Amino acid sequence: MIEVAGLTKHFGKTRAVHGLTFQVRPGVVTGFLGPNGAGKTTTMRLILGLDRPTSGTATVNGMPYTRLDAPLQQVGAMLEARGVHGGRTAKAHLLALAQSNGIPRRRVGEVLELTGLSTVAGKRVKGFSLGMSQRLGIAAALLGDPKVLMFDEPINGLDPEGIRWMRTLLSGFAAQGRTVLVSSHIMSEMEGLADQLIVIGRGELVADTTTRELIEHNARAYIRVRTPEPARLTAVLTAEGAQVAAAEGELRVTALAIERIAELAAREGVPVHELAPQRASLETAFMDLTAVDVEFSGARHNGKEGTR
Ligand SMILES: Nc1ncnc2c1ncn2[C@@H]1O[C@H](COP(=O)(O)OP(=O)(O)OP(=O)(O)O)[C@@H](O)[C@H]1O
Repeated sequence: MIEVAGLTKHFGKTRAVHGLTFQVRPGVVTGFLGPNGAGKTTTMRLILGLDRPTSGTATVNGMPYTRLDAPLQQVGAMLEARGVHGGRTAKAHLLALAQSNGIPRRRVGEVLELTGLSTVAGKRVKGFSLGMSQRLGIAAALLGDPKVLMFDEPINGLDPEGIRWMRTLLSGFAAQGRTVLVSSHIMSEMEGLADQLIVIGRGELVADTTTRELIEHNARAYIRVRTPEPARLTAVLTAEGAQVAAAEGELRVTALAIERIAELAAREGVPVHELAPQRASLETAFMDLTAVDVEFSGARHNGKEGTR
């Protein structure tokens, strides 16, 4: 369990994190979402005791990280995949970590196996691709077999196969009853991965809910209708109480069931070329939620994408 209460971190005039309160529970994957610069990394660093909060507290299993006995056996984290000394082999890196933390050597072989790195264990880390570095970061986090896992942008830069692998791995950890917190600034990554979501914007909590609820409550679904007679169909549907918006050569209909739209079109003899429910995506829900909270706009925002 991770608990954050009134957590605040200011860097000079920048309010990186402000009055943040949330809990991350075991047994589910919790997504930690926010646009670039929202304060996700800062929050994770505060939880790991790498920075001191301006005020408020962050605890892991009831204790501040810095007061945990054998912290690597309680919390595993990957904050910066590329932060490993490049001259070492993957195995040497993990062995050094294990040794300095009182973790048995045999664990190194186990985590290499678990992360699919066994065949490259003897290779120098500086030749690793981003995906391999991510795996190594995860291997290191798993060394102490901790109950709490925290990964900062673990999916960033992975190919589709790597993403699938990461999803399976993370949901497996949750199924084992571990606490799993995983950050991202790309919402679509979290769809199908995270059960629970903590969304922040400008260092403040925007939502703390299940993924399903976030989508249902924050993004509106609509029915897409394509017809060569949009004006006539709009009149028919609005007379039945539907709300109809015309956009990009289609009608977007809400407040009327799809079956009813089909029946009315048939009754009035209006041809319909397409009738399709559009599911509200997590992306839309997130954009709606954080629309006023995006710190960077235009060039600066884009410039930061994918730099990790
Ligand atoms: N050491 C620091 N000194 C000064 N400002 C900092 C420092 N670390 C973070 N910040 C600022 O705090 C804010 C939050 O940054 P943080 O890296 O935590 O966001 P993030 O949500 O992880 O973003 P990203 O997705 O871009 O990594 C930003 O405005 C950032 O510039």
